[in-house]
Amino acid sequence: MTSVEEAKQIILAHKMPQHTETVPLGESLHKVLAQDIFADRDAPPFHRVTMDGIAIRASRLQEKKGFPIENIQAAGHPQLTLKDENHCMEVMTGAVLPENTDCVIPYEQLRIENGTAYVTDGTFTAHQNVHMQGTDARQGEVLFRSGLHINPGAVGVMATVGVENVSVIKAPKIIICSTGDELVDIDEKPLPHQIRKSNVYMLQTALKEFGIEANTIHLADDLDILERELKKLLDENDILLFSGAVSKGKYDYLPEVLEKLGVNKKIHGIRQKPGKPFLFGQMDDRLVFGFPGNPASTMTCFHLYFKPWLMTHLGLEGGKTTAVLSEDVVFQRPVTYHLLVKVDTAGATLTATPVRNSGSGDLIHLAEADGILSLPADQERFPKGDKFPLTYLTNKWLL
Ligand SMILES: Nc1nc2c(c(=O)[nH]1)N[C@H]1C(S)=C(S)[C@@H](COP(=O)(O)OP(=O)(O)OC[C@H]3O[C@@H](n4cnc5c(N)ncnc54)[C@H](O)[C@@H]3O)O[C@H]1N2
Ligand code: MOO
Ligand SMILES: [Mg+2]
Repeated sequence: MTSVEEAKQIILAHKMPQHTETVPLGESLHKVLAQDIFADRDAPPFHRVTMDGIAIRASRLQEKKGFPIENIQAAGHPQLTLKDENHCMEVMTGAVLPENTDCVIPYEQLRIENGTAYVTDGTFTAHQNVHMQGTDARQGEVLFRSGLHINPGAVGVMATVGVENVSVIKAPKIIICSTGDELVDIDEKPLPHQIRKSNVYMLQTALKEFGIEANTIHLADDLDILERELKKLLDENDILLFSGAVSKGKYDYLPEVLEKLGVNKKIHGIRQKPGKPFLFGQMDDRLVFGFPGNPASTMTCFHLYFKPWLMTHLGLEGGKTTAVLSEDVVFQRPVTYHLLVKVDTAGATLTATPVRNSGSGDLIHLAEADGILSLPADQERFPKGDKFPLTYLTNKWLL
């Protein structure tokens, strides 16, 4: 059996060709940028008024407090010019600062009488309440480099510089396969001996955090059907993610069928709990991840083995992190123990509290966990206060 560290290395060594694609900006969230983004104009593109009030020449305030109102400069209108510097112009937030003015006084610090604005309190200097042109970026400046993980803020920036379509790293084509005759879909009413499938939905949504839409398929516990379907799936996809059918059961046909179809089994069995029967195989540029069917095993193996592979493939930085145990843990088997934990981020170091559960088949309590703390195989006692590697169950590490 393979150790956790060996397994990670074997999987990461399997590189796949990386391609790019162009998508509409609105569909780029969570994808990885494959082009540099430049400022098409200064940001802001003009001296922008930041408060509703009047614009004046600040130096005039030393001599006078009353300024006759010449005109109104509204947002979305071409720049006006203040004809007399002893006057003022009413201005609205978002408007271009009028020519011959350099400062804005908010209405709250003014009294307006008979068309003249009087400054009632405060001192004002040039550029006050003005977002000066080019403060945030200069035309032609690189705003983002290729490789950025696109978040909503980045989408906003690209919109402001007119990027309608954006080049991103093309995600591999992934199919998620559930197996097992005991499984029915979520819209069905299970018979007493059946359960609804949940793993495929967990995997599908976990992939959405990377902007990846994966299809799902259900395969019956039947050798011929499995062989026929798998052949097609291997032809049509880059990555096959399986949940179930990799252990020792009479109907756990997956390892046998994969072998028959020419998939090279690189890993089958890892010295860990949960997820012992995990399988990893390769055929040309296609990879197969066989996650053991128990829900905690599927999730653990996805986050520990598939996610780092995907992030490396996409060129994303993985945030390796650690957390301190909040209580003593004992685990007396010579395998890595992946403990489901709730992570407390309040202190200077992250703290991990074990989530009580009844084992790797316990889906209900799995939902309470937000991380996996990996306790090493060569230890049996894990004292409170000791630090261990933490894997997040969300994409928090990217934030
Ligand atoms: N004799 C042995 N038996 C088992 C061993 C072993 O080493 N020797 N390993 C155990 C471990 S550890 C695990 S984990 C499971 C893994 O089993 P499989 O990967 O073969 O998965 P299945 O047999 O198909 O199902 C196991 C369990 O998971 C449920 N399941 C499967 N798919 C889904 C899904 N999409 N949604 C929800 N639940 C799912 C399934 O109903 C079973 O209860 O094997 C142990 N046995
Ligand atoms: O290791 Mo299994 O994955 O215990 O449930
Ligand atoms: Mg089984």
